[in-house]
Amino acid sequence: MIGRLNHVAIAVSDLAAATATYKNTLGAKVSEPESLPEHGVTVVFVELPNAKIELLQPLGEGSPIAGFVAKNPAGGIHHLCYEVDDILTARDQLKAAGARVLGDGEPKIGAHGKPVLFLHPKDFNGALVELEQA
Ligand SMILES: CC[C@H](C(=O)O)C(=O)SCCNC(=O)CCNC(=O)[C@H](O)C(C)(C)COP(=O)(O)OP(=O)(O)OC[C@H]1O[C@@H](n2cnc3c(N)ncnc32)[C@H](O)[C@@H]1OP(=O)(O)O
Ligand SMILES: [Co+2]
Repeated sequence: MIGRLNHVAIAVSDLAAATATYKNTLGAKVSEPESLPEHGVTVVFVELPNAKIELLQPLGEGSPIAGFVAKNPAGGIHHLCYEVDDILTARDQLKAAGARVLGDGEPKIGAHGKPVLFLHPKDFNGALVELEQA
């Protein structure tokens, strides 16, 4: 079911500072910030040869990552995003296996313009899993 690792996400309280760390200290290419109000976050992507790092900070009231950032003010690894061929087939298989799909269970369009879903961290060894349709 899951294919390529699309990105590893790090949630931060100061996106500009985290961007500078990846650009200046680590010498990486980082995209411009993109606000995603429907997801309650602002994100940038660090381009690596074999995957991406998503840096994200809370946006607006009720951001789903506000609690995580409050608990981890210095930042922390927030989620792993795997690619799937067909997100609805994957969702239905996962639900049948007893996994909890977060939100209303319907895919939303993510930062890459592709449908995404999230799976509860407690069902996947403590890691929040994002699925993105390849
Ligand atoms: C889609 C756009 C973009 C993209 O890539 O294209 C993104 O990735 S946007 C990413 C932001 N959106 C989301 O994360 C949506 C899914 N997330 C959620 O719905 C929440 O973050 C949720 C439900 C995972 C956690 O919400 P919250 O922290 O408010 O709930 P709790 O405090 O009740 O936490 C429950 C339980 O889970 C543990 N937890 C929370 N976040 C994480 C995490 N990132 N990784 C691992 N574990 C996590 C938390 O500590 C609680 O555990 P407990 O043992 O009960 O303390
Ligand atoms: Co993501």
